[in-house]
Amino acid sequence: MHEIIINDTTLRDGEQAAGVAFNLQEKVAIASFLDLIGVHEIEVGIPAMGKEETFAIAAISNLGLQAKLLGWNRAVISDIQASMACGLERMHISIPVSGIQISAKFQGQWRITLQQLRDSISFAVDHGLWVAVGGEDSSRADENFLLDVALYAQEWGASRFRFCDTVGILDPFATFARVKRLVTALTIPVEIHTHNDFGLATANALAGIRAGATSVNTTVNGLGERAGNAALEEVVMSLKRIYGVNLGIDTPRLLELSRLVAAASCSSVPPWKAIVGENTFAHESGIHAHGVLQNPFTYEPFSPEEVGWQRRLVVGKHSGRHLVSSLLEEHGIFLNAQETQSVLDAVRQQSIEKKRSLSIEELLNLVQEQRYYHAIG
Ligand SMILES: CC(=O)SCCNC(=O)CCNC(=O)[C@H](O)C(C)(C)COP(=O)(O)OP(=O)(O)OC[C@H]1O[C@@H](n2cnc3c(N)ncnc32)[C@H](O)[C@@H]1OP(=O)(O)O
Ligand SMILES: O=C(O)CCC(=O)C(=O)O
Repeated sequence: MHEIIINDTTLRDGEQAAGVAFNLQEKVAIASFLDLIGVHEIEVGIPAMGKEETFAIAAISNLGLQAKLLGWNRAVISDIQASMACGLERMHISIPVSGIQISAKFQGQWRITLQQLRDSISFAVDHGLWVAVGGEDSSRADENFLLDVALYAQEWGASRFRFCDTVGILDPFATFARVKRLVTALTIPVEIHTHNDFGLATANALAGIRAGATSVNTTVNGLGERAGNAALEEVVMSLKRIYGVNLGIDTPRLLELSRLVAAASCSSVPPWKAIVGENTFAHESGIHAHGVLQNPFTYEPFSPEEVGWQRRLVVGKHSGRHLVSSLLEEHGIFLNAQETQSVLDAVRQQSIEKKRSLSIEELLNLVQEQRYYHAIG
């Protein structure tokens, strides 16, 4: 597959998630960590927001990171000036391209929309800046109009065009077709930006890449507007493990990064969240645990260490004798089949009462209780 650039937007679209507000230290820490693990580009925020944001973006810009930094701007010259004042040299300029957006924001005056885009690209290019253009709501735009906007952006000096599934309404097949059309018609690279309103953000991001997009927007933990964006950890690991594309990202540190962003966004990651959820390498069910005890790849797509986890085998309502015996044997306890079954019965009962799996201490206590019960029984 072709080379792929990860352009992470945790600090822009991620932070747009309702209720999320990073402070200066958090923005700097997240940018530094993204850079440390090898993320290629970072969309650092929206300088037009004013003082606090520009202060944080300028601080990131002064860190001298390896990652390329982009400021997000409307097609408004004062937005671009604000980005320049932060020391940014790469501008992302966004313009609505669907009828519904142009009606709401530009009273349907698409010529004025295009004029504003042209003026802002020219302004940035004339100031020696690298420019990318984002077609906001590309997925609901008239396809011919979208193509025209992208071609104009290219002609006016943009170096990349972003296809945005702003409200997450495409499936991977439609994403592939739409992105392919742009990739075929443009000489500049295409970037894919997806949302998770139907739970398809990562699948659609991969479909865009399969169609030829060479750059992809991600956010850590899939943080972002409404149901969020394509998750960095999911896109990186899918590319690595499904497509064999190694992006040079230090994947064993993805978990640390996830925890950093979860803390800064005051939002917990669901246990079943792909790659970074705490259950991703936990096995409780009897048949699974039995398989994993023989060979972990029976029920794991790759090793937990590859993304910073360690495998966990836990007993609970769905466990079987093999797991119970194995855990007890690690603690020097060897039971016969009948004793193991009675411990397992007690595990099931206690797990239902506690509505969770049991800790190893709780399992050992159950063995003690069972032995006592048998002794007096
Ligand atoms: C799909 C996306 O995620 S787009 C990014 C969305 N992110 C954000 O909105 C977060 C940061 N935003 C902000 O801090 C503020 O909205 C600001 C600073 C950008 C603008 O603030 P305000 O001047 O108070 O305007 P407000 O947010 O109420 O309205 C947006 C204005 O931008 C205009 N606008 C929206 N998109 C664009 C665009 N791509 N290009 C040019 N103008 C645009 C709207 O038409 C409206 O213009 P008006 O003030 O002339 O009516
Ligand atoms: O960059 C753009 O044009 C808009 C990006 C975005 O956040 C979106 O469309 O959801």
